Amino acid sequence: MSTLWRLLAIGPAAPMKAADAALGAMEDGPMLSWSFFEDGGPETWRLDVLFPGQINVDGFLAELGLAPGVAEVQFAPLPEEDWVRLSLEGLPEVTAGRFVVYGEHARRTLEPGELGIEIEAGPAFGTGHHGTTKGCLIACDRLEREGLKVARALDLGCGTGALAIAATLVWPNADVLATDIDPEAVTETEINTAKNGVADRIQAITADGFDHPAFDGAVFDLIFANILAGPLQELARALAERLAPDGRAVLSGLLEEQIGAVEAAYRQAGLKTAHTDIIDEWAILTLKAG
Ligand SMILES: C[S@@+](CC[C@H](N)C(=O)[O-])C[C@H]1O[C@@H](n2cnc3c(N)ncnc32)[C@H](O)[C@@H]1O
Repeated sequence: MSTLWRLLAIGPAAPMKAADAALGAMEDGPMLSWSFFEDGGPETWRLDVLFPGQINVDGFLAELGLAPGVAEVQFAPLPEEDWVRLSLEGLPEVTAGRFVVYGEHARRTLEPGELGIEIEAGPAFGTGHHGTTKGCLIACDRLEREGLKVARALDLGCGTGALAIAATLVWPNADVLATDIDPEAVTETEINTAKNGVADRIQAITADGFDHPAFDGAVFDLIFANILAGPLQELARALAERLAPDGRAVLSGLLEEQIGAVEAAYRQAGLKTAHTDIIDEWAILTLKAG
């Protein structure tokens, strides 16, 4: 059972670095998802994280490069219903390339050329509002326009399933495998694929990285992996082995300053960067063989 925790930090830490710092300071289990809220200015922010263990607050500060006492940090369990309700309140639609991502409250008639993805904000990450999801959707749109052919796609760390759904919309013959380490995210993906009428095209499974029989002998023309920089580096070789020779991998969850380390891991695994997008300090790398 996962618990939602809230880190409230006041001090000279860059909020965007905090997800990675929290990951490093976790004592048990992986972080499953996170979201930021600025509370009264860039130096006061909340990080709501979903994970099954405890966090070491001094370790968190050290990961951020701050001495204990420099920043005020509170760490408390967060009532799940509050977080979900806050997330649901008045989220506007998001446009990313041809994709428009919206909740039921913002449903509207789509313009010609727009592709709608209906996602309700909830316990899983991926409403399109975060720069990483948005950037992956933009990359997906661009890859189809560039002529990439996709028969089989993978959305590793699918969260809400937004990227898996997007792939089925631009490649009408593609089948998609959507995986997440968090069973709750897999359930959310199943709900969203059904709501968007593509459940028969997307298989959603719980898996940690590539550790699942569904990957035996599997090769994908397109792989999305919007997870954090550390896990991306750890998965480099396994991911490269499952990418078709003319395929593309779209990686995100890394900050601009982490591009070098992630690219180095993937270069060693035989992939090079074909395109880099930066959205809100987050990097989105499109990789190909070479
Ligand atoms: C940033 S969210 C991305 C969600 C969605 N794909 C998007 O782009 O909005 C990262 C997701 O990866 C999952 N995740 C983290 N580590 C993972 C791993 N080792 N294997 C599979 N999923 C993982 C998390 O549970 C979370 O749902």
